Amino acid sequence: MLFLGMLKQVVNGTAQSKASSCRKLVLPLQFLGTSQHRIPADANFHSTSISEAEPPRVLITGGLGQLGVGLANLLRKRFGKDNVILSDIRKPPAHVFHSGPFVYANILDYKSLREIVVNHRISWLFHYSALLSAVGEANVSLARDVNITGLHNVLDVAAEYNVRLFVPSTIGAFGPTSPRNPAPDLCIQRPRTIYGVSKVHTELMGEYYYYRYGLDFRCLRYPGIISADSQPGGGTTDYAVQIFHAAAKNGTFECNLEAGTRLPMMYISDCLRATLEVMEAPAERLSMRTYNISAMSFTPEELAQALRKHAPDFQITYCVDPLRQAIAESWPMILDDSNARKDWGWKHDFDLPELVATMLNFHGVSTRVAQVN
Ligand SMILES: NC(=O)C1=CN([C@@H]2O[C@H](COP(=O)(O)OP(=O)(O)OC[C@H]3O[C@@H](n4cnc5c(N)ncnc54)[C@H](O)[C@@H]3O)[C@@H](O)[C@H]2O)C=CC1
Ligand SMILES: CC(=O)[C@H](N)C(=O)O
Repeated sequence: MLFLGMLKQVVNGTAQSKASSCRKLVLPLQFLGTSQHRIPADANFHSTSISEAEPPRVLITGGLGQLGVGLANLLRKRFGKDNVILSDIRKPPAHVFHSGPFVYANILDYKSLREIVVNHRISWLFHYSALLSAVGEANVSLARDVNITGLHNVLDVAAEYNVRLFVPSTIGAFGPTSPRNPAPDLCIQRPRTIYGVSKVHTELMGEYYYYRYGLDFRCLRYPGIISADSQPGGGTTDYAVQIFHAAAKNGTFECNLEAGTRLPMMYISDCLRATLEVMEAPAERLSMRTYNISAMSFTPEELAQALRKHAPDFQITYCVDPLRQAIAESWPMILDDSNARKDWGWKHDFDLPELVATMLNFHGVSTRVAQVN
């Protein structure tokens, strides 16, 4: 009966305020159903108290992908170079290795994750390791390991050591039965990729750990992210990055999605700023653990048209990849991010024209905006 009563509190969200003032027990710990090495009975008791004035000690997992190095740069500017540790299982290029602390961290190795968190006194963790939508379908079993088992390790370490945890979700967490135009924060989510399934699992597990253990879990559903100085890692939205490289190199691009495929997209600096802003947001401003964020939505044809305003000779052709096309058609065309805007003041800076000008400028394309009659 006691258990049922407490469970009702958790389900209704009424245990939340108690959890924040007294983190120890939301539910009796013997009701834990997680695996053997996870969340010892003294979960959250290992942490030393870190004064609010002290900058966080940050770990980024999967930091050598498209987004991690940019995030490290942003966080190092804010919190100091030595307070931000980049990690991955890949070997860092020299310029990354010399730009600040880097460690090897395989998220499938629970013990070594704990060691890193303890030895470096980590208080914030940005968990970026993942296999993205297209590569995930090419290797489902590895995607399951990295995106689900790896997540479990990260959640448990974060809960045990009282670490504030950010894990990105994605437009890929929606599926063909979700509303597509726009997709709200809360709706049916039945994705058909292992990537999407693992990200719905992430959202739910993070929220569960928040209510169950008081874990400070924060999550944003990123659109497709467009970056100039880093390559995408094997997703469905990769074309929107590759098109700029192609425009700079030879003025033509073969697109693997159909001309009219509309997807939500965002420039990387907006994405990383949103990530920092939601991590810094006072807890009382967050009414949810997972928020949509949005900036722009376009089709390949619209992107090509925007490019042609600067490079009139640019040409796009289409050779559709059926796997990526099917994935794209199951994703939202537009995200509704009104809750992020209302709760913690999210606002994007880059729309399509600014994105195109910035990307072409980075790639050194001599651009000229076409004269409009
Ligand atoms: N780039 C995008 O457009 C979007 C990204 N996201 C999310 O943002 C996060 C970062 O994305 P990207 O940088 O684009 O991904 P990415 O695919 O470029 O990089 C992922 C990194 O994870 C690492 N990794 C793989 N297995 C690992 C393991 N066992 N242990 C530690 N690291 C491992 C890889 O070496 C790689 O450097 C991911 O969680 C992704 O789902 C969400 C939506 C859009
Ligand atoms: C939108 C994403 O999550 C990623 N870029 C992908 O296309 O898989």
